[in-house]
Amino acid sequence: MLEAINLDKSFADKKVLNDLSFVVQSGEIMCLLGANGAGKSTTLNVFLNFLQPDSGKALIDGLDVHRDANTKDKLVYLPEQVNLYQEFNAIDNLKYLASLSGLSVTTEQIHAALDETGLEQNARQQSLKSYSKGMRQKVGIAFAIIREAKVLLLDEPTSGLDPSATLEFIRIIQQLADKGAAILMVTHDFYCAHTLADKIGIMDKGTLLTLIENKNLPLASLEQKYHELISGKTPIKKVS
Ligand SMILES: Nc1ncnc2c1ncn2[C@@H]1O[C@H](COP(=O)(O)OP(=O)(O)OP(=O)(O)O)[C@@H](O)[C@H]1O
Repeated sequence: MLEAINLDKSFADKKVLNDLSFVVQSGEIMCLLGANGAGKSTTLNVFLNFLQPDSGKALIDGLDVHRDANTKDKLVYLPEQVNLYQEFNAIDNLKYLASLSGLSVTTEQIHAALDETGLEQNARQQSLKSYSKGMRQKVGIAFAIIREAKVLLLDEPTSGLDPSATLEFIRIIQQLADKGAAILMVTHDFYCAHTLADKIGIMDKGTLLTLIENKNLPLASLEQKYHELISGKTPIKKVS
């Protein structure tokens, strides 16, 4: 479980998080939408303990990420570009990442995790230099599976993915949530947010303007609500 409680953060005199509160339960997926500069990545950075909030708390399973080092063992973060070690293949990358986390994993366990992500067998021995964004992401997600991450933080995971890769990504992330992970995803991708999220937060200038329970909400209504909230304008309708 992931919880933001009244988070405030300013850089110089610019407020970038303003009394931000939300909860992502185990098994739940929350997406954060918002314009560039709204404070979405800053929110992730606070949970990653890269940034200290000025006030408020960021909790993982009830523990304050800025006070309890154990919280970092519970989460896996996938940045927009999952780079890892370019010269290593997928298996060696995962062995190395696991060893850095103090985990001992067998090659069979690594293959089992990669099977869940759908990374093709014949790619697994190739160095990551030859991988597409979607393939790198699968290696990152396999690490989350190996680590049995309770919390997954994702920053714009579908930017640059083709539609089939996006669908496959959605399938894998849904599986991780079904197994009990709490997932917080920053995205500009309405389709992905609409398809995956249990709830969608729309942020602007550090404030969570609304939190939408994404049950039976048509995609067009989500887009319309976003544009109304962010720009005060309704999207242009197609002329048929
Ligand atoms: N380390 C920093 N020092 C100063 N200002 C920062 C720092 N990090 C972020 N900011 C500012 O905080 C604001 C929020 O940035 P943030 O990256 O969280 O936005 P975002 O919603 O993730 O945007 P995008 O969609 O473009 O990724 C921006 O105005 C940004 O310039």
